[in-house]
Amino acid sequence: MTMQDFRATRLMNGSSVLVTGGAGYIGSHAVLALLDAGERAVVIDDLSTGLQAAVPEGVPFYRASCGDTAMVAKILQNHAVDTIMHFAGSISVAESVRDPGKYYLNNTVNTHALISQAERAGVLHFIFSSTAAVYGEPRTIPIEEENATLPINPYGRSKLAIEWMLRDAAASTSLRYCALRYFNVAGADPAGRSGQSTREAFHLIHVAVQAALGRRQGMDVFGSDYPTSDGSCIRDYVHVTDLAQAHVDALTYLRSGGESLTCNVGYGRGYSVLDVIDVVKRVCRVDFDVRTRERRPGDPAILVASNAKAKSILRWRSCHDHLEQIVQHALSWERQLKFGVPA
Ligand SMILES: NC(=O)c1ccc[n+]([C@@H]2O[C@H](COP(=O)([O-])OP(=O)(O)OC[C@H]3O[C@@H](n4cnc5c(N)ncnc54)[C@H](O)[C@@H]3O)[C@@H](O)[C@H]2O)c1
Ligand SMILES: O=c1ccn([C@@H]2O[C@H](COP(=O)(O)OP(=O)(O)O[C@H]3O[C@H](CO)[C@@H](O)[C@H](O)[C@H]3O)[C@@H](O)[C@H]2O)c(=O)[nH]1
Repeated sequence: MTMQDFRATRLMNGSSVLVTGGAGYIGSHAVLALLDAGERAVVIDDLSTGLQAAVPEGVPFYRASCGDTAMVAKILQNHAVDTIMHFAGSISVAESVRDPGKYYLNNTVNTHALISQAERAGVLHFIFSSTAAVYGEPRTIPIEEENATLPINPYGRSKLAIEWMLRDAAASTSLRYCALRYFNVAGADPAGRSGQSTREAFHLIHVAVQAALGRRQGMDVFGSDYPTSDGSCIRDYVHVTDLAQAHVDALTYLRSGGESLTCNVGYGRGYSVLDVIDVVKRVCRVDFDVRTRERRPGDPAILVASNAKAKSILRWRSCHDHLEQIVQHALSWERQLKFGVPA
């Protein structure tokens, strides 16, 4: 059978989407979005930060690294995978400054292994979790995809290297990809099926909601001297369910023959750290201590997306573009966690 016949058979017989990191925060929401859209999903996750309980019942799950070539080859073959959605990776800007080698190994090197297996197996599409961190300190806001990519931390560099690998792989094979550059992801599934469950999660909205629930003694604000109206950093917070939908949209786009694409996913509106804390206090109806600290190494001052490309090319439509709603969903999820895991 030629590679072309093999691909045609795969599409006819009903193909699966391999979700790496599908036991993690965003990956688990993407699995739900795929199932809601009638797709078949299969998950590989090493559970370094994810939880197996986050993978819906009935979805095949493999506990392994996405850099485990033998395991990946077996999954691609056995599940007739036509598309890989690649979420697995290490995600903390601050940790990447302290331990850059971890980021180049777990993000760049392991993804190299994954792309190689995808090419060998004739996988058609690759949808990659890239990041606003590839832009570094942007010169213009909102950030368009054509802005310079000059990351200021190892995390951003480890992800930009993957974008380059994908671009070169697509130029030399028939693999087509979408690199989705997410801005700051927050919130939880509105139906309460998933949410942020990683014990050590450090993201602003998650931390503020925990402070509101008394699960931590107040919280720190990193930096008060940024060139912003109140001195704290500005970010574009996107609801995890809208982000998951962007992956389904990217899948539809690639399956209908769309060209490889690099695209921001954010709402195009920025909130400062202090704005976010105010909203959390208001939604949770509680006050808590907020301490001003030094800047956190590796943090750019302002990251706000232009989302024109996602809207026009992927036909992405947001349904949860309200900071209050994002916080409310994060709060509902956090409330029902027992000892940091879903009850
Ligand atoms: N959370 C954000 O705001 C944000 C923003 C931009 C980009 N991203 C990217 O989105 C992706 C998902 O992030 P998240 O917030 O869901 O983080 P997460 O830590 O909740 O999820 C990552 C998942 O990948 C798994 N994993 C890590 N290394 C692995 C490996 N080598 N092999 C197999 N599984 C592995 C973890 O166990 C976890 O389940 C990451 O690639 C991250 O860089 C996240
Ligand atoms: O307890 C906290 C936590 C965060 N912050 C600040 O809040 C902002 C947002 O921080 P955080 O929620 O940690 O996200 P980022 O560092 O912006 O990074 C997230 O968003 C990036 C895209 O913008 C992704 O690439 C990363 O994976 C993801 O962790 C930053 O200014 C932080 O300094 C605080 O002041 N106190």
